[in-house]
Amino acid sequence: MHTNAFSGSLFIVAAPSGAGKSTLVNALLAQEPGIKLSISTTTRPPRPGEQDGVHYQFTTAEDFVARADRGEFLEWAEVHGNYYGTSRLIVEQEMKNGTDILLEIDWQGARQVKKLFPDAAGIFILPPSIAALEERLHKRGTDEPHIITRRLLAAGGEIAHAPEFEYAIINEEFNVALSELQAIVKATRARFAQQAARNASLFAQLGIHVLQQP
Ligand SMILES: Nc1nc2c(ncn2[C@@H]2O[C@H](COP(=O)(O)OP(=O)(O)O)[C@@H](O)[C@H]2O)c(=O)[nH]1
Ligand SMILES: Nc1ncnc2c1ncn2[C@@H]1O[C@H](COP(=O)(O)OP(=O)(O)O)[C@@H](O)[C@H]1O
Repeated sequence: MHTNAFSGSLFIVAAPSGAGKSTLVNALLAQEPGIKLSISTTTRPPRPGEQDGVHYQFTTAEDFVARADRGEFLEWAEVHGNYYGTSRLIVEQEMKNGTDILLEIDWQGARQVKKLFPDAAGIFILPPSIAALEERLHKRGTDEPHIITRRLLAAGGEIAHAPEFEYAIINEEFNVALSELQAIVKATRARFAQQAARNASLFAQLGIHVLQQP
């Protein structure tokens, strides 16, 4: 599927709340201009400083459900009591244009995407401990205590899905975790370049004769 209808690579980054996925992804994107972050739609209320259309497309539950019913989401899930979904149109268009796309989504969404795009590279970010997660959520200071508690209670169940992903990164030292993420991106691109090279049409473009199997 990857080399036929779609030519961009797809990266999925998942993690329990507070593991550092947004910080890692933002640092990655600052250095890798060839990757676009898919902006999800959510019914979660904006945090202070979050902008509509930048961090998320914020909407109501009624609108979200109507859009889900119309098939507008590539995947969607309920996470921590809110709906989150990925725009089908934007992801498919960007990938057809050859752009690499990164989805910051939960394990439920990752499962749905892997069914559609088995070649997608799934990366799970782990905190060094639950205590570190708790400390990071408090230090981030974006959520009320009861919201933090809910997210911490969900963390164990989310981490249990880490083995479903191709890669796991323990985000203890930020710069170490970032270089691991960059290495995964490079390796995935090289893997897809190899798949493209196996595609006879590319050989034809290069003027190289490929022996066809009888
Ligand atoms: N399935 C799915 N999950 C999403 C999507 N967007 C965000 N999420 C996940 O929803 C969870 C909560 O995200 P958020 O409210 O921003 O909190 P944060 O993880 O603490 O930054 C995280 O696991 C996100 O990865 C989406 O489009 N689809
Ligand atoms: N390696 C790290 N060590 C210490 N703090 C970190 C590390 N990585 C991220 N953080 C901090 O932890 C908090 C949660 O990170 P964030 O990226 O918002 O997590 P997520 O998107 O997974 O919910 C932020 O305040 C961030 O600056």
